[in-house]
Amino acid sequence: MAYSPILSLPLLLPLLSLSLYLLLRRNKKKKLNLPPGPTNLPIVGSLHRLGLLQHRSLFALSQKHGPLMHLKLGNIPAVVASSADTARAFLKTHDLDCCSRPLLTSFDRLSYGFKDVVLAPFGEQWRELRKVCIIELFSTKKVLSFRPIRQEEVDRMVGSIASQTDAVNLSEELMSLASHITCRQGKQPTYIYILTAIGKRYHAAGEGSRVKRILAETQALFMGFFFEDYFPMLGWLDRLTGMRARLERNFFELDRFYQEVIDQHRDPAWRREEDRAEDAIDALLNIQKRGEANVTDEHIKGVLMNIFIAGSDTSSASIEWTMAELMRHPSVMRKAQNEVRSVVGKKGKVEESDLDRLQYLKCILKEVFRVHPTVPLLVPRETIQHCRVDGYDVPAKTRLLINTLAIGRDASIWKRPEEFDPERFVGSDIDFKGHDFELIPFGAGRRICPGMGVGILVVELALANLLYSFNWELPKGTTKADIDMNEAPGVTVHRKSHLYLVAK
Ligand code: HEM
Repeated sequence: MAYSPILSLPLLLPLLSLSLYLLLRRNKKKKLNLPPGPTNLPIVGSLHRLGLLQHRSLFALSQKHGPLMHLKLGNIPAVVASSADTARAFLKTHDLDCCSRPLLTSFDRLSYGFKDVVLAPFGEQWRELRKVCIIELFSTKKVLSFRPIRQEEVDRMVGSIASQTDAVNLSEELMSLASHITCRQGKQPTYIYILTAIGKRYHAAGEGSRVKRILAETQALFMGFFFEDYFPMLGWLDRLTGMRARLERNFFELDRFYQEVIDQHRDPAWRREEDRAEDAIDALLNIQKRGEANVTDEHIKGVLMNIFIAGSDTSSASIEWTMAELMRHPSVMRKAQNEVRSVVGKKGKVEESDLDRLQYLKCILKEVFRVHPTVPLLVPRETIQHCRVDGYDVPAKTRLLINTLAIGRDASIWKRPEEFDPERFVGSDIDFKGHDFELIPFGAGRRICPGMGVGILVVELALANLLYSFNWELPKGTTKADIDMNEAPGVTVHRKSHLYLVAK
């Protein structure tokens, strides 16, 4: 057939416009001034540079490439902020452009398609649910109403430690304290220890270990490697690796628990029980009934997941790190014990009303948050809009990691950053409430942790009572040099090994 330019015009036009579009896009891309960073390999980008402890690998990289670093995680562009100034730029100046979350595979499934607060992308649904939670879970009135439960549970932990003559597994004690406080309902000693079968009492050996296994698996899946998150075209490989099946199994195990809890709360007989105080699930069900906000059962399950995952092991990890540091620094331990014992006197226990007077304990806690932030990379964010930081371009849909471990070790802010020294906070105005970007263990901006107030109360009350009630020693035959300070991988960073101490 003879060549006819007219005939091929319909074919040529789209091709020409596509070429023009690609050319323009290339030129536009070329003009982007991305932050410096490591050389990315084809396909994997810089994934091979990240070890199991991502905050550590990224800290090491930032020392070479600077406090604002660009890298590719597989196909996904990412930016890491490792200084107070760059964190401020993202979490304050450009907070509105940067306050979404990436739609990761495990986040999606375990939050019922982002019907939660922690993992949901920025939008009306997140805003509405966060508002409901702030009123129903985190308001001063609600937090105060659970004061007796916090005290009883701390007393129970102190009693359990006092009854042990050998070295105590403090990590286990703290984990169980935090989950009891999170999950206990009403005044009666009935726990849904992380959603154990309804109405049953929690017995450490049986249900507890099953639940622990399920939750450990959930944590592992949050950190797990899904091809879809780094190479969206290769998502089908997650079926071959078995990750999809693992995720589904975990989802169904959790879902069954959540459903049991919700059904129990709907049971009129159970609701009428005399000594039952209204809890978060009652509050959410009431809102659902009144139709005041879009709260479905799936939203309630999403919030339950948030409470169990974000709420309990962050507090226990913070206390564990503090006790380990105090054992390594006996003079700090002595000073803290002198403070708490002189403030509380012979009362027998520390109460929440005493906490405001424990100023040195607060300095210790800030120092622990600086050296051992329990959520060192915060929860990953994703930029919504293009923004410019320090003269560099950060395009929309970039994954954003804020490395609070690196900020805590920044020698331009902190003298002798590697040293554990709570004295640096004596007389200092720096606080962790999201205004001082040198210290942001709870994040900052629109996505700041709404559980900060209650988290701090639990940590301070438990620590103060541990210091008031016992003198602590290391197990026989060990010295402070033997205390293992290695970290276990996870969104929340715990100690790698359990902390065993002798309480006298
Ligand atoms: C010492 C204890 C705690 C620490 C260190 C901690 C830390 C954090 C961090 C770093 C974030 C991410 C902030 C960001 O992305 O900028 C966060 C978010 C969150 N935390 Fe906490 N947290 C603690 C206790 C709690 C408690 C007790 C609860 C609830 C019972 C809770 C519920 C949440 C929720 C719902 C979010 C998501 C906020 C959002 O994305 O809008 N946290 N937390």
